[in-house]
Amino acid sequence: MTRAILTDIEGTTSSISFVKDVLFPYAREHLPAFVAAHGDEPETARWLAATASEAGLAADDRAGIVATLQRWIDEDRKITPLKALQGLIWADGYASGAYRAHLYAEVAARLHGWKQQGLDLYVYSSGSVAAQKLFFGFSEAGDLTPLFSGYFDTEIGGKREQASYERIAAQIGHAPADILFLSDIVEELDAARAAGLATTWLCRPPLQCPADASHACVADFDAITA
Ligand SMILES: CSCCC(=O)C(=O)COP(=O)(O)O
Ligand SMILES: [Mg+2]
Repeated sequence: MTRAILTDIEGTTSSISFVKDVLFPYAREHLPAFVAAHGDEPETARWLAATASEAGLAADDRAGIVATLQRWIDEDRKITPLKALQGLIWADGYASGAYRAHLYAEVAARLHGWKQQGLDLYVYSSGSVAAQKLFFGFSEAGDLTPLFSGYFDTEIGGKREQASYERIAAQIGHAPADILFLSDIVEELDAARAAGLATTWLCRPPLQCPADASHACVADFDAITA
């Protein structure tokens, strides 16, 4: 029996295009000025140091760190320090009204419905927890953060690793089989299933569910039975 839903964001609740064509370019463009303005503040400095360490750069090589982060954005790398810094930069864009987070048309109503049914709702995304809270706080459907009981990012582990889902299930406190994980990425669904979670694959149009889909497969949240 489903007691909790754990959802991915990009390609699942929201379009890949919003993340890649709006959020990523905003972070790329504003990164140099953000680092110049905030680089010595403790949280930003921590993530810049982590970037330098990961890239084998000197901790004070700010130009090299910025260039590395911009390259990682171009490569869509899911690296924790990049994701943390993106979240800090996106806050300004949401606050200024430069954008609101895209949601597929049925998503907000289904989230409300599941919550009213008594299901606990959680997010697991490569975007940082701070970025996830901004995303659902400034969505096209308004502030949806009251619906969610918790958020997980890559600090708990990679999304293609079974152990990440085992840790998430332990933190949520329901049996893994009672947690339904929603994602557009088969490797993530495989890892969740290996940890014992129920899975549903989102194949958003124009994609189509393959006839031999290895997970329950739907085109939108209205087709999910929870
Ligand atoms: C939290 S909003 C931005 C999402 C993001 O940065 C990203 O890389 C998308 O990853 P997901 O795990 O949601 O597919
Ligand atoms: Mg995704």
